[in-house]
Order: sequence, then C-alpha cells, then structure tokens
Amino acid sequence: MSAVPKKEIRVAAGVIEDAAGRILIAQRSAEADQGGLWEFPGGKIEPGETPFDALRRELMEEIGIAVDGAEPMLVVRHAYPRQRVILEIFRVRKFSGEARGCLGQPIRWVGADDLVDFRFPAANRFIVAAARLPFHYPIVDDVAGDLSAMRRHFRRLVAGGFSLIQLRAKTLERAVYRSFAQECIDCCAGSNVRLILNAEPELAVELGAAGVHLTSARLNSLSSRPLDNKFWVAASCHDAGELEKAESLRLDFAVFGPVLPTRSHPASAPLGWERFSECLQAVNLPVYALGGLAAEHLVRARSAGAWGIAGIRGFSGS
Ligand SMILES: Nc1nc2c([nH]c(=O)n2[C@@H]2O[C@H](COP(=O)(O)OP(=O)(O)OP(=O)(O)O)[C@@H](O)[C@H]2O)c(=O)[nH]1
Ligand SMILES: [Mg+2]
Repeated sequence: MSAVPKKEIRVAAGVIEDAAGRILIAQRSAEADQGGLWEFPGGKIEPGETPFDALRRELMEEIGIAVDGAEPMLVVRHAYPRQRVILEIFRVRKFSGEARGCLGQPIRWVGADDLVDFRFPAANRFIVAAARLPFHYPIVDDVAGDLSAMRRHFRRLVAGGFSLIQLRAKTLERAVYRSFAQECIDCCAGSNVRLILNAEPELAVELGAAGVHLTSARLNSLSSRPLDNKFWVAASCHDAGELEKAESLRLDFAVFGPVLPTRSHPASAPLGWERFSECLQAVNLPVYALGGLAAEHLVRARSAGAWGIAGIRGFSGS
C-alpha cells in the first residue's frame, strides 16, 4: 500500500520590524495547530492570491496593520507529522497602524537577539537565525602569517560596517592566533561587531568571542551542538551531507562552497550555481555562499537560495 501524501499548505508571514529594530511576535492560541507557541504573524495563502497579497490581508486581519512595503526574506519548506508547509517569509519595515492582537492573541515586540528565548514551531529555526544575520560574512585569513596585514584587513572590515566576521588563521602558531583573537575581540567590545573564531569551541568561550566556526572535519566529529544558544555556532560545508549534518546539530548557519573557482583553494572543484542551488533545496538553515565571490554576487547567491555571501578576498571592506 502506498503512503498517503501529506497535505501541503502555503503560508505567508512577516518578520515585522519597528524603527528601533524590534521584531513583532504573536502567540498562537492554545487550540490552534502548534498551539501556545510564538510565531511571526501571517496565514494561509488563498487560491488566486500572491504571497504578498496574502501577507497584506493576514497582517490586517491578525494585527491590524497595513503593509506599505515588504521584501521577500526567505522560503522555508518543512514537514510536520500531519502536513507539509511552505512558508514565504517577508521582512516588513514599512507599515501603518499600531499593531494589536486582533484575534485576542498576545503580541510582543522583542529585540532580534531575544528571539531565541521564545518557543516557535520547528519550521521557524531558520527564520529566527536569519533575522539576526547580515547578508555578508567576511573572513580574515592569514596572509602568509603576516599579522599586520590581518590586522589591517580586520580594521577595514569593522570600519566598513561589516557586523559578523570570522577569524580563520590556519598557519598561525596557536599562541599568536590566541593573542590576535583576543585583540580583535577587545576591539569589538561595545560595538555591534560579532567575531566568530575558527578554532576549538572552548577557545571561543574562554576568550569571550561571539561564537565558533567549525571546520567540516570538526563538524563531522561532533554528535551535538558544542555551545549553547548564547553563542553562534557555524560550520563550513562542502556537500549536501554536511549541510544536513549542520542542520541536524541545530547550528545557526553554514558556509557552503566553493561555488566558483578560487585562488585560496585552487584544487577544489567548484560547485557552480546550479549544483549549489540544488543542494540547498532540502536545507533549513541560513547558508552563506563561498568561493570566488565578491560583494556584487549577493543577488545571484540569494536567488540560488543562499542567505548571503562569505569571502576572504571579495570583502576588502574598503
Ligand atoms: N503564521 C505563521 N504560521 C506558521 C509559522 N511557523 C509555522 O510553522 N507556521 C505554520 O503555518 C501554518 C499556517 O498558519 P496559520 O495557522 O497562521 O494560518 P491562518 O492564519 O490562515 O489560520 P486559520 O487556518 O485559522 O485561518 C500553521 O500550520 C503553522 O504551524 C509562523 O511563524 N507564522
Ligand atoms: Mg495565522
């Protein structure tokens, strides 16, 4: 007997942001599917509606605001035990009216970093992580062990407004990496820049970094997420299996590539955009495209399903 295919529903929902950057969440009623959990307001797309039409209608019905402008943010595909959902998520920054729970549901405006303290439906992990992530993830790498070139690169990135930076220095001696990492972390204190160390998770904790970036070897050796939700945990992935592993360990994001030929890894065969996009189909995790990319590849990468782009040389920050 063949299995009955699961019902599939298409939903439009909004990550609504106020002028202070806070995000609106609403609590689902106890009787609803996923009752009691928090959600981004929205609802089912009706026949003949575009996702944007549905978003406008739902946000007026549920929280009484008129959407004046919204950007497509991401698409989440998730299979619940009883149904599959396709969530078309928009970022809504332009709206009029004061948000209220029109159906009697509690609502709250929360800082993006506080979203992790609320319980959401399983499909929302991707959205909650992405709401806190910029589109660019530059990497400071060792340039033949030249510490002053690395320092200049790091400072240019900070001055250039990049807010999520990876420090990856494979050839530096451990003690040198450590003291340079500490210097960069101190430099980020009091700013919105989050420094992610490509090192052992313990070192990130000890030095007070914002998180850790796992090499694919480290990712493959783990059986659970190495640090709690207060830290970012990301990983480098090179195939669909590693992306799946990153998702199953509940990491916050992944870097996937190389997409195009690169100078830093000339021996690795590039994936190309088509293959890159195929591998992302089944993944619910923000993914940064890496490999031979510069800041201007962002639109191409996002249309292939990436959240953003990562890179070493493409992001001089100048
Ligand atoms: N609105 C919304 N729905 C979500 C989110 N995450 C998530 O998995 N869903 C799923 O999307 C599905 C549809 O959403 P919904 O219940 O809001 O639909 P609706 O407003 O049209 O409600 P109705 O069926 O009572 O008319 C639910 O099964 C819900 O679990 C989210 O963040 N926001
Ligand atoms: Mg709804």
